[in-house]
Amino acid sequence: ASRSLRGGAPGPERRAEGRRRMAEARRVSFRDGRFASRKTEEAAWRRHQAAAWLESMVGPFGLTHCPSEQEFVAALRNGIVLCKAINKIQPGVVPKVVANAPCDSQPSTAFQYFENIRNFLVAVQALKLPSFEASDLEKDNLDAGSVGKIVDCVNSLKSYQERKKCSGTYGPVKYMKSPLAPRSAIHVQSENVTLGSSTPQKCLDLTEIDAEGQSSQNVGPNMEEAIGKLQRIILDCMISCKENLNQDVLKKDPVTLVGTILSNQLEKEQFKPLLQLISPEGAATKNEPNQHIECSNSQNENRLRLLEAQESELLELKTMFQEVKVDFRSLQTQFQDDITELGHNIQGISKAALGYNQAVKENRNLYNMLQEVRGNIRVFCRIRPLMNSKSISSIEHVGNDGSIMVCDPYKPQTTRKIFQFNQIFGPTTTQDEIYRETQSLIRSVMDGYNVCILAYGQTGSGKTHTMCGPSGGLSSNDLGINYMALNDLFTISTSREDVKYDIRVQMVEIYNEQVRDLLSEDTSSTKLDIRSSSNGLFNLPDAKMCPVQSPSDVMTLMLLGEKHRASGPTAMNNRSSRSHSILTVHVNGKDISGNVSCSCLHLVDLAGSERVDRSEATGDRLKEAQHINKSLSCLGDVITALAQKNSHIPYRNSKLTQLLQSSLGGNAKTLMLAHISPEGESYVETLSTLKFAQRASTVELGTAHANKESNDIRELKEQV
Ligand SMILES: Nc1ncnc2c1ncn2[C@@H]1O[C@H](COP(=O)(O)OP(=O)(O)OP(=O)(O)O)[C@@H](O)[C@H]1O
Repeated sequence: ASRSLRGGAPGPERRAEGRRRMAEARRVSFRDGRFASRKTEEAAWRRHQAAAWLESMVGPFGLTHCPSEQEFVAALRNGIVLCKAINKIQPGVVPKVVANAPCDSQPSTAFQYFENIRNFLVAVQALKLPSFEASDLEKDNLDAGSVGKIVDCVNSLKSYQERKKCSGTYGPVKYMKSPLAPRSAIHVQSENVTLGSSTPQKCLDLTEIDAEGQSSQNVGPNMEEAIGKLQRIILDCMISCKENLNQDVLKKDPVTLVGTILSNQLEKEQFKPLLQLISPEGAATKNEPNQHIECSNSQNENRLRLLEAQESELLELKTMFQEVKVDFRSLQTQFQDDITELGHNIQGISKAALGYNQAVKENRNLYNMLQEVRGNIRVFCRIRPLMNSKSISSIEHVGNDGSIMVCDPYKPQTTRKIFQFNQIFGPTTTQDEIYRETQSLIRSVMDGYNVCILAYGQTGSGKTHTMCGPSGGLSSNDLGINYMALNDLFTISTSREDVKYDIRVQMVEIYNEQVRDLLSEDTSSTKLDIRSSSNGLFNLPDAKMCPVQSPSDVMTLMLLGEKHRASGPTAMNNRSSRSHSILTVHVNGKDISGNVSCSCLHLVDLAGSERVDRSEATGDRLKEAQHINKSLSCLGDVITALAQKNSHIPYRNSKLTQLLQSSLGGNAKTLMLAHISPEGESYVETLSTLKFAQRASTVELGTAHANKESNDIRELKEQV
């Protein structure tokens, strides 16, 4: 079958198909024909209505009951009927009407007729009614739908007049309810062209609705827009529905006709939102009470359902709220319990911490006592503040038990080193705090003990700062241990009235392995010899011994000594001490019983060890550095030998160790103040200082003895 359909001889299927197509074509042509004839009928009906109305207004003017388009136009072409009709509605709107002239008699009359038409059109436009063009009345334009426009104009005049009858006033045509309304004064001309020519049937006059409807004066712009939309939709619907209107309907009164169309169309879904907008209170549906009631019933049901749903949700929320409340209460209780427990724990910890601190303190005291009994060299360590803010500190931790942990910040992978000393002073420790810790030791000089305080450390680590003060002893502000010690000794001597003290001061330096007297006026010529005394110790008999009576005497001498001391700038320290300085305070006491005590206090500010590559020392500075390093190395040897309790202690290897022999190996109380620079760049030197100090702390000097002799023993000794 498909083959025969494609190319073979016409078969029965093909014939049936052809029949179907023909039937369809007939149906379409019938439908189109019906539609066209209905349009014609409707136009005729409207024309006849316009003619009848004109006749009722101006009286018979030679038209039949059902005039054709040509007849209708011919009767109106001179404009007399139109002008008379409009003058009836609005007297005097066309002031001068050229009348009683035979149709198309002369060209001049034709011109006057044209004046009639023109005046009529002006009047129509003034009333804001649909208009037409003067040329629409010409014979040649009859086929272009121009008759429809003339008919529309006449019918709108008719509606206008009827409205006037109803309301008693002639207002402008209400835009709101008329499909003609968009033809406002401004747009009337152009819309006549577009709407009137192409779709003349759209000019159905619905102004009746306006007469019945409420005033739209108060309607807002949104409402107006909505109504305009509604009108256009209704108009479209009406046009599409025309084909369903039978002849009987067409004969109905236009108001009834529009009412019928509207009531059919208003039921459609597409109007509902617009109707609601126009009449939110349901005015649009007031003619349909049942529907309204149904609608409000269903609305009520919906509301009820919503209310129920909300109620149940509310209940759920209430339950949830109660649950949360309970949870919250239990959490609160738990939280309070936790807090109480935490409080107990903190109390326990703080007690433990307090106990620990006390234990540490006791431990340190015991350790110090043990050191004293053993006669160990006590070691304090002082950390200078960071001088270069860009540097990283090598000090990792400082414990309050005298421990210190250091690490090379530039090689963090290397193991941390921990050292333990009698006391550690951080960078913020003041001179006073340092002195307070050394005070008891220094005071023991007044009881006949030999005391030695050694400031040790690399160059620039703060030895002179501690011993002489920030200005190196040249100013009376922020003084160092030297001055504070002597000041203290004077205080004690004046407070002990039963003992008479004689205090004398020596101040020497060891510069390039030569001992020089710092209190002599001519230091260059005073190279001192170290002599061994009868008790095997060394002393400096030729060094100037200056008696001091008051702290100001001491101050004067110290300033003199510091002035004479060798110092010079290096890359590590602007005012580097290039010598070891030894301030010796000799204290001789004699009480009223004749008992004597004889002791000395050595306050030693060692020159700093330095790496010449870092101190960039050359020439004299280099020679000084070599001597400094050599003597410090000798000191290290002595300390090591003492720590190892060797039978031979190499005191004689340097002037420094010779002079310090009684303090390092005798019965003196010795304190080493190890100074360190915290900069990471000085880590090697810091480590070396700490190791040296650690070794020194293991040196046992034996129990210190006071150098006191009773009067009897002294007399016996003198007799011997
Ligand atoms: N605790 C400190 N607080 C503030 N500044 C300090 C402190 N210790 C040292 N300084 C400063 O560091 C610099 C070097 O100090 P100082 O001259 O005392 O070092 P030093 O160990 O005596 O050096 P050198 O062995 O070369 O003589 C000085 O400018 C000094 O004022």
